[in-house]
Amino acid sequence: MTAAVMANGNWDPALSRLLVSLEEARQVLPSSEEEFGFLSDLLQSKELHALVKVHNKIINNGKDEKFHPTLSNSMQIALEVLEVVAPRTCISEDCKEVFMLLQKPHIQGLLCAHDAVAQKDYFPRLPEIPLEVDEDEETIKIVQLVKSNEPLGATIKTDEETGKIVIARIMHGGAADRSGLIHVGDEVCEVNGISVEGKTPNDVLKILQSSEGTITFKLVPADGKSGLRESKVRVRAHFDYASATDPYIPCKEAGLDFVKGDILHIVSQDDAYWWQARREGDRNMRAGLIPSRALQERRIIHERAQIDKAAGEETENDDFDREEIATYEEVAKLYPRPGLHRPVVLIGPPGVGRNELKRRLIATDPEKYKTPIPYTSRSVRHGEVHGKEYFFVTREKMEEEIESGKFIEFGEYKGNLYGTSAESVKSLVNAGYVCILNPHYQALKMLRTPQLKPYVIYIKPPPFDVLKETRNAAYARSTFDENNSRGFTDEEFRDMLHSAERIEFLYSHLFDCTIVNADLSAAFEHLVQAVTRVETEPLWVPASWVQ
Ligand SMILES: Nc1ncnc2c1ncn2[C@@H]1O[C@H](COP(=O)(O)OP(=O)(O)OP(=O)(O)O)[C@@H](O)[C@H]1O
Repeated sequence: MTAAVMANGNWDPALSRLLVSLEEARQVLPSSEEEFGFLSDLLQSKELHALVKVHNKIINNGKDEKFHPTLSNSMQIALEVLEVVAPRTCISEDCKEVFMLLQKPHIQGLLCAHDAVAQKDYFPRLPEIPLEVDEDEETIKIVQLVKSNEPLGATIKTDEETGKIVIARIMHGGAADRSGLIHVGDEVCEVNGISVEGKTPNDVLKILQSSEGTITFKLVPADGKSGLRESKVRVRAHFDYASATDPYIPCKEAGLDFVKGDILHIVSQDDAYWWQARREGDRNMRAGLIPSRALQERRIIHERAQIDKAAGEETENDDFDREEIATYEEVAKLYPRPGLHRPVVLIGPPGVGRNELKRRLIATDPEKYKTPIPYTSRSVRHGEVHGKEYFFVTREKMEEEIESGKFIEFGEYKGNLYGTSAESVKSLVNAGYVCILNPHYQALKMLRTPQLKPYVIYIKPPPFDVLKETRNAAYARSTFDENNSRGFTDEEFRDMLHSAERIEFLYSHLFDCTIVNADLSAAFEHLVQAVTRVETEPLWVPASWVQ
């Protein structure tokens, strides 16, 4: 019988080995024939074999990476692909086929369903099944998670009222979340058989850190389980964040670091102080903790109060802009489309080279790139022509027109007014030109409207030595000199760098791109690339621009 079983190649090898061991042990063990017979029959029973097979399948599949979604935005990617291939359908059969395929409702339905599962976006939410338990008897659940290199994705705290250890947070997409077995508010009774009663969260953390392999939790389930549904909000971060140096984060390991300009997918805003987020495009499914908008605003206000206290009353006249507290800005993708001509705005300190770069760009295609002629109250310089470089008007006239709202941007520099009329920008945009603007930096906030949707490029000066060397080598003309007849002085280079610092301090959160103007041809190449990007790629813009 045993031999027959073993000869059957389908039989589970572990069961076969057990059977052989049983036969070998028959002589030496003091058990009755009846007991041996029972075990032998059991090991050869079809039922046990089927059970072992199912078990092995589950274990193997559980290990399989393919059961964890690597993406949760496949539908969005499909839409992006559609945008890219749409203009190419007439030139390539392959593009046409992809275009037709991705537009089919059943393919889109499949991608949506995939994303809903990956984001755990399940509807309808069914009410909890009522548990028929004895009122006095506490329900306990035992949860086993396998410890790997990946963190568990849950944080714990001491409940203020009961003093018990409870699950404080479940990180979206983390191991605990994917298990679906642990919920916020669950009370932790034991970890690996060790009672946590009277222990601090730190003690429990130590138990967890010293455990290997499977970790077993004994939990009292929370009453109302908070359903985890991902929000779709994307924000651009306007500050750098490093969790390692944040003394207030409830769990450093759970923090998500980012730098200014990163796009973050906010998956949960359930907690007033700590949001959960992923970096856009990051393949890591587990979300991390970041300070909420409210928390970050408080920190900035506190920081500013400290700085102001230290600096006394000394402030610069454009400091009013600091009133705006830049934390996170909600963004969405703006797709390039025919008829959408985003103006390109070059911002930078006076003299850095914005005019030079603008001139060169327009020269590449004067029928495509245009710049509105600005107005100024300053006097005409040698070689300048009214209506070419500027419309020269008197200060009184300009003030009057500013008052009547004629200017989309205006500012004062060294006692002279400069401005661009709203009409001139709008008419260039409406006529289908790519409008190139290099206004004074104070104009930026007025220009950044949903109607104009400008793309803002910051032209940054290189460090002093490089600035001086490149400008002197090119015999650059000082824009601080009325007649443009001499080079820049060291003082003017320093003014430029000081001004750059101020611009960055006040407005860097509004820049879409930064170009360092050291080597002129390299800077120009970057500018051309940036402008091409605006025309061809979907780019993040304030969400309100994409309604
Ligand atoms: N990378 C560079 N290397 C050398 N010279 C440069 C570079 N960039 C600009 N210049 C030169 O510096 C001078 C000033 O540049 P430009 O007139 O473009 O400044 P701007 O930023 O428009 O100044 P303003 O805002 O005061 O009008 C010009 O002579 C220009 O050719």
